[in-house]
Amino acid sequence: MTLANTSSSTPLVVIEDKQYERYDRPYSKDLTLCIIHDRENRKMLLGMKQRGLGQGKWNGFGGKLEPGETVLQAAVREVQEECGLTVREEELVKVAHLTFAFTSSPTLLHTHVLLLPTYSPTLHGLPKPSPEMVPKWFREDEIPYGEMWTGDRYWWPRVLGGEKLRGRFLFEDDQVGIRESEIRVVTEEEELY
Ligand SMILES: Nc1[nH]c(=O)nc2c1ncn2[C@H]1C[C@H](O)[C@@H](COP(=O)(O)OP(=O)(O)OP(=O)(O)O)O1
Repeated sequence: MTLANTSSSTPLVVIEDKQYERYDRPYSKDLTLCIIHDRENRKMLLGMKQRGLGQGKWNGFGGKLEPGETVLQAAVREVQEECGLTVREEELVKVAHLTFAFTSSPTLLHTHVLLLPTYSPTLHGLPKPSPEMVPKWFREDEIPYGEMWTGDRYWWPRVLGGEKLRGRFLFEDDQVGIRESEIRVVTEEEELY
């Protein structure tokens, strides 16, 4: 095992066995997570989660797939429901497939991360709060990693920088500590999801 090269004080343990989905769990769920980027103005839209797992953290917009839904359909629906923006499937770029597990939870969370690279108020509308999320714009250099999921500081900047990633995180049950994790760049031939 090696420690990732990161400026954060929390060391990220990188496992080099290259098995990305080896957390055996009896259940799994598919989720979307959409990052809204206003590239021209160097701003990101984040939402403060109001309820459920991740309450009190800033995050992108997303949630569980409904039965019969594709990842892109779910992403479009969740963005609309959570922050009121209207995005189209064709605009969303698949940027990461991350699996999250918790030490004592039987469920593996397959999170499909998508990026809207060029937000425009004319095309997508203005963000508005929902019962689930209160949206707020942040400058690219002021993303509040200290108030987000602990692992986000390791992969969020990389997807903003244009990398396509596959990774996995095993969280402690306190949902803060990371027991182990791994992130790698997806090769050009590889299907992200
Ligand atoms: N940015 C992020 N970083 C991270 O490490 N884990 C995340 C994450 N976003 C979501 N997760 C994981 C942890 C969390 O337990 C789980 C639930 O995600 P969501 O908040 O998107 O789903 P919800 O349970 O609110 O779904 P819906 O009720 O369908 O909206 O996914």
